[in-house]
Amino acid sequence: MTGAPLIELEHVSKVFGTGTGAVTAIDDLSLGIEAGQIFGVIGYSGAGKSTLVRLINALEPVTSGRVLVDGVDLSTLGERELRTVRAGIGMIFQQFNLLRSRTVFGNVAYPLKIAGWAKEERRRRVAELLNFVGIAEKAWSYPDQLSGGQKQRVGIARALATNPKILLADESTSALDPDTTAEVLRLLKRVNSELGVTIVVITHEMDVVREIADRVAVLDSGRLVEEGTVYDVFSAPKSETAQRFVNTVLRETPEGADLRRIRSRHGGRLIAARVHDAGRLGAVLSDAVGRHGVRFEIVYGGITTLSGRSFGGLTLELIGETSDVDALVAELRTTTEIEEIAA
Ligand SMILES: Nc1ncnc2c1ncn2[C@@H]1O[C@H](COP(=O)(O)OP(=O)(O)OP(=O)(O)O)[C@@H](O)[C@H]1O
Repeated sequence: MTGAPLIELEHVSKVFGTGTGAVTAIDDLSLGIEAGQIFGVIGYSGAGKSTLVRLINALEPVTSGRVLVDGVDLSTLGERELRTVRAGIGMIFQQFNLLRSRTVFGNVAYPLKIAGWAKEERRRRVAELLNFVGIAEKAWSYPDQLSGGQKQRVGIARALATNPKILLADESTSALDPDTTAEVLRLLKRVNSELGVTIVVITHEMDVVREIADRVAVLDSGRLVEEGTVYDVFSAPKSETAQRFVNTVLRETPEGADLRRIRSRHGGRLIAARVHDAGRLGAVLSDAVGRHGVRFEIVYGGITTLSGRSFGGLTLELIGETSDVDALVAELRTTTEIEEIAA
């Protein structure tokens, strides 16, 4: 166990407005983010993600509770000290927020200028950053001449300019196409592994969390509904919200029209098997099927990977003598989570 988390929220609430117009954006939320992690925060629109970001980088005060960054309670700090905390936290945004009137070089140099770096040091640092994010050849281009992915690379270089320990990425790939998203996520992984920056990734996309995060917190109406390793949360989601996110990448068991369509074509016994290790389920199935003389057909579902491990669900039609099918299901149950799909 490492020491205290780098970012810690203790029973944090944030209420905007008063009386009947009051909105609770964050509701009694406690969370710890360890140094060196890539931590995902996922939630639907209005869940409180952006508010959480603004509390962590001290742009908004909490209504109650405490936010600690590197062990320091932000509410105890004056404006001058808060500026120092903010300087240690880089931010990247969905709309990149680049200065259109400045070149790529000028955008990345900007925070260094504000921080009082000398001209020659600035030049050297910007060159180093542009090399790191792979956009050195665009140093003298203007933002409008860049693609979305290139703009976000500039945003990342700018956010890292003053060597922050923490990078907050607020929907940083939501404006990008899937290929460009993958590129930017790869870059963020390098920022984490090569520079040791702790990254908080705020998103409404399960794919982003799945691709990059070590741990994930699921927010719903300002409350933390689930938190854990990405594999644990998404391979066995407990909350309805987490389950809905899983369903965006994978449908495990058929419902509604899908179920009716399957039923109309498959008269045999239907079971859904939860997959945690595809290789093993395959081996168990083929072995058991051979011994019990039961045929099977995969009629629904899918398997994907999370943190390098497989997970998902398959709906199988089992065809054979009732007693043989019963014996096969009983045997499968000893190693696999099985759900009967009602006729
Ligand atoms: N400055 C504000 N004044 C009043 N209400 C606010 C303010 N900021 C946020 N809220 C409200 O707090 C709730 C959470 O908003 P927030 O923007 O944090 O959610 P979000 O998860 O980031 O959503 P989105 O992805 O749509 O930005 C919403 O109901 C929002 O209307």
